Amino acid sequence: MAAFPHDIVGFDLDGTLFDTSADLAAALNHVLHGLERPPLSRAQVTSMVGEGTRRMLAKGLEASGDCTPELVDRSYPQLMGFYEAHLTAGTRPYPGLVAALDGLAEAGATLAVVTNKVEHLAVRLLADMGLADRFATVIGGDTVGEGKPSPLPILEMIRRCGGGRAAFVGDSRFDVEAARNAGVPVVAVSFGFLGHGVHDLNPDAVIDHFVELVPALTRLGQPNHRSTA
Ligand SMILES: O=C(O)COP(=O)(O)O
Ligand SMILES: [Mg+2]
Repeated sequence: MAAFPHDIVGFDLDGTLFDTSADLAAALNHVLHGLERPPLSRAQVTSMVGEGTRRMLAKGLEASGDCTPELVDRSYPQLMGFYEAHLTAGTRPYPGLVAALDGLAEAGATLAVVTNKVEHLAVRLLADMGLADRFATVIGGDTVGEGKPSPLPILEMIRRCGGGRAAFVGDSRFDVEAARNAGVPVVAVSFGFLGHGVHDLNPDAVIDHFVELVPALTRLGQPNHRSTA
């Protein structure tokens, strides 16, 4: 069997490793309730995730009424307080995640997380889900001063993992653009927050279930690989 073609595989967190939508929606709706505004649906909230929790809050405030920088500043600690207190109450790994991580470890890949969530919450979330020891490093939206789609978080991941050939796995435009900007191949998951809309982002491959991840990454390393997007 040919050697696995990637030394490092990086993962986005929200909408890729885990369905965090219930807890993010509960935190955002907690803020809206305090402002006597109606709650947003889970689908509305997931469309607002990907550029960090603060940006999700601003989009939620815009969608439900007025939104000023002062209101975002004032609401952010309330949102984070609630979110930290219920971080993984309704959070679930996507089906097949653990087996896919096992398969990648067996193939010799070093695994990492690159999320736009703040680093300390991403670290705690992974620990709460019992998966912290699977990842060599966790880069948050606040780790290197710029979040995805900047290439810097993915380049920092590669550096921290000792260098080598890397691939990235994500569910949003910010993931595909960050990987492109960093010059690494990208697999998009259609079970995340963008759903089948990820095909329009032209990633190098799309998977509908984690069972497809190791085969998709293996194909990406073949010299005559053609984009399936
Ligand atoms: O927007 C966020 O809070 C983070 O989202 P990500 O894990 O998909 O980067
Ligand atoms: Mg995501």
